[in-house]
Amino acid sequence: MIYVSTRGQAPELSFEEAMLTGLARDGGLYVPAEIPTLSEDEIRALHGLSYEETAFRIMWPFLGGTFTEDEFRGCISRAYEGFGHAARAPLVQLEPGHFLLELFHGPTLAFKDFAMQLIGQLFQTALAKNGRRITIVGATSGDTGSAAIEAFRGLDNVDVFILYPHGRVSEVQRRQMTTPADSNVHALAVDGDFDTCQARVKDMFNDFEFRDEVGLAGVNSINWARVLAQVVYYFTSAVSLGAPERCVSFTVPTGNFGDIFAGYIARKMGLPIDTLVVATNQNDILHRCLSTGEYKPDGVTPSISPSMDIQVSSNFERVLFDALGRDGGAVGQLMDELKAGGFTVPQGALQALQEAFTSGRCSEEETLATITEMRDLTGELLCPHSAVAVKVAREMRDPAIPMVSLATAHPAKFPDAVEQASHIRPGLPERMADLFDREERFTRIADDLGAIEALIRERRAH
Ligand SMILES: Cc1ncc(COP(=O)(O)O)c(C=O)c1O
Ligand SMILES: N[C@@H](CCOP(=O)(O)O)C(=O)O
Repeated sequence: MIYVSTRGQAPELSFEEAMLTGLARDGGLYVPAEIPTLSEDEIRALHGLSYEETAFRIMWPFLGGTFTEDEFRGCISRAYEGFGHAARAPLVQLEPGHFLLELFHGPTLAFKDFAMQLIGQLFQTALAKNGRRITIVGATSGDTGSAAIEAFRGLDNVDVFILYPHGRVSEVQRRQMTTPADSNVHALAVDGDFDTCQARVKDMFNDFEFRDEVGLAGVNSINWARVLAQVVYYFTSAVSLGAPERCVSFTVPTGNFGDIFAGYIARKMGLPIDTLVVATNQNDILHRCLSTGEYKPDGVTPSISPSMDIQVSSNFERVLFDALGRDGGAVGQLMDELKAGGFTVPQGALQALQEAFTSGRCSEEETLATITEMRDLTGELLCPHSAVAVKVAREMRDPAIPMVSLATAHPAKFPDAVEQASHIRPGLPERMADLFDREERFTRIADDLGAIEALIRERRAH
């Protein structure tokens, strides 16, 4: 199994190299040269298996011998043992034919734990073998950062630097990032929005001298291993709803396009997914692009679903690569146009995207109204991101096909919006009950690449 860059100019890599490398050296993102498929019998055989065993069967063909079977099974088992639900990703019925996939039972209460806990284990296993020391940098709108810190804190051979937009994450998210006392954890509050943070992370990868000096690695969904781990819950949920005999649709609250891209991969692997619905909040560039072909970021507007406050959506590049016939040169050209203000998806590629995805948008008022309505109808308290998915799913779904809406975070991460809508203030789990008493530690920093690199150089030296 080899991995190629979406811009076609970087060396082809193994799974291990792609995982430890993050962004390709031509600025692109790594994707498998080919997608392995499962036969109907292989999908049928997933019925009744544990989450861990399903995870092994789905991901193993992508690893190309990087780990032994025992090593990989050990990583999977340790990754999910701390989850607060035996099913790991339980499905609950919201209304006839409409299901909620609860992805918030991991240690930091967001879907990011599914991938981050696993790649924490995979990184440790790989680094123990090759004796390397790495510097992880990540950009976050709140959830990736806390999940990465939880997965990598306290490790000897890893420093973790997380860039988050100052004042634009929820208080729970911020405290999850700023209260761990481990000396290898560094939370940086950047003056800007998530797109600013992500741009600086990519700049660091494109500064080869810095990248090689500090041994840069990335844990955003630019890292293929992140996407791969998220493919698993599409299989577990679809199989429990009757796949491969029955088609299933999914609605995914979308920002950086990583989670819905994992669904797209599941479909390419043979899972019978009818419709993949991209659900956006008021930062609806993906919905507009899928409708019109125009991709022109016009600034992020802060919302009550802050983790989706994104306009430059990393993984869209991966799907464009497929839609453009895997032509790295064409992808590179669109990405150059994006730097200059935006691009128009060529007609044939737009048609391919529209065949693969549908999309919808949810306003702030609709998000609050959906939280209220679902609390009244079902008793389920939705986080604002999950509410975006549920609202769009209800509009778009075909009653003849089961629809799964992804619940990507626990409502207690966003208590203000949830309380405003439901008059219930969701509480944190017992193990996090002292989060508001813990001391915070973070560095406020300007949006200045040189200053950020200098800080990373200095901190990791200690
Ligand atoms: C709670 C939550 N929901 C949805 C999303 C959007 O997911 P993606 O960026 O993979 O599209 C994010 C952030 O990524 C998130 O943290
Ligand atoms: N919503 C994310 C943004 C980063 O996304 P990623 O999946 O690329 O890491 C967050 O919570 O940080």
